[in-house]
Amino acid sequence: MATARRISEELPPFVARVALFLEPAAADVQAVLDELRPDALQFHGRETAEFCRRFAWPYMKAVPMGEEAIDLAAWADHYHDAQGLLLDANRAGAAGGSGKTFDWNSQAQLPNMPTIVAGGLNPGNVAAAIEHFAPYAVDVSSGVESAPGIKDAQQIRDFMSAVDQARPGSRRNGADRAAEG
Ligand SMILES: O=C(O)c1ccccc1NCC(=O)[C@H](O)[C@H](O)COP(=O)(O)O
Repeated sequence: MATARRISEELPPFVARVALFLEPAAADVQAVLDELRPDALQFHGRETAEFCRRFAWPYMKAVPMGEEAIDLAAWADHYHDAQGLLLDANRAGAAGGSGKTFDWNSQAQLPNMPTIVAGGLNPGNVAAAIEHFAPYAVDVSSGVESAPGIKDAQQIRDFMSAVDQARPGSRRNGADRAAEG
């Protein structure tokens, strides 16, 4: 908590602070809210919608795309009061930050709520992800690190440059293949 508080205090204005949890006890979430007042909560495990909303605080729900046959519309319905869904490559209840991608072709369409694509993104593939999904946002962790847990400024710049150059949705539904003839 002390490290999180220090980082939080050093952030410049307008940088959103997200507190990420993997199947926490409610008391631990409340302690973080009381101590840090993050901009949003992110629940990464098998937390129920009732659990996520009991704090009356903005939250995102991660969807474990490492599972078979995920029905994103049902997830959006179930977590309808979430700020958004975050699609990640983990299996249910497992940690993220794995650097693995999920099968992008397993979903024809994103649900009708802000959707963040994560899982194995890096400067070399983030444009393709944006062009495939046209997501609300992308999330990256290990793909911009020089060593586990150490973010690399140049890789972050390269990632952002690839994001800037991407054409959202231009590869959706095989549009890339059609364009290539
Ligand atoms: O990043 C972690 O260490 C982590 C641990 C436990 C639960 C979730 C975790 N990360 C969630 C994230 O939002 C990551 O940014 C996401 O999994 C993408 O990671 P990566 O595939 O390394 O880009």
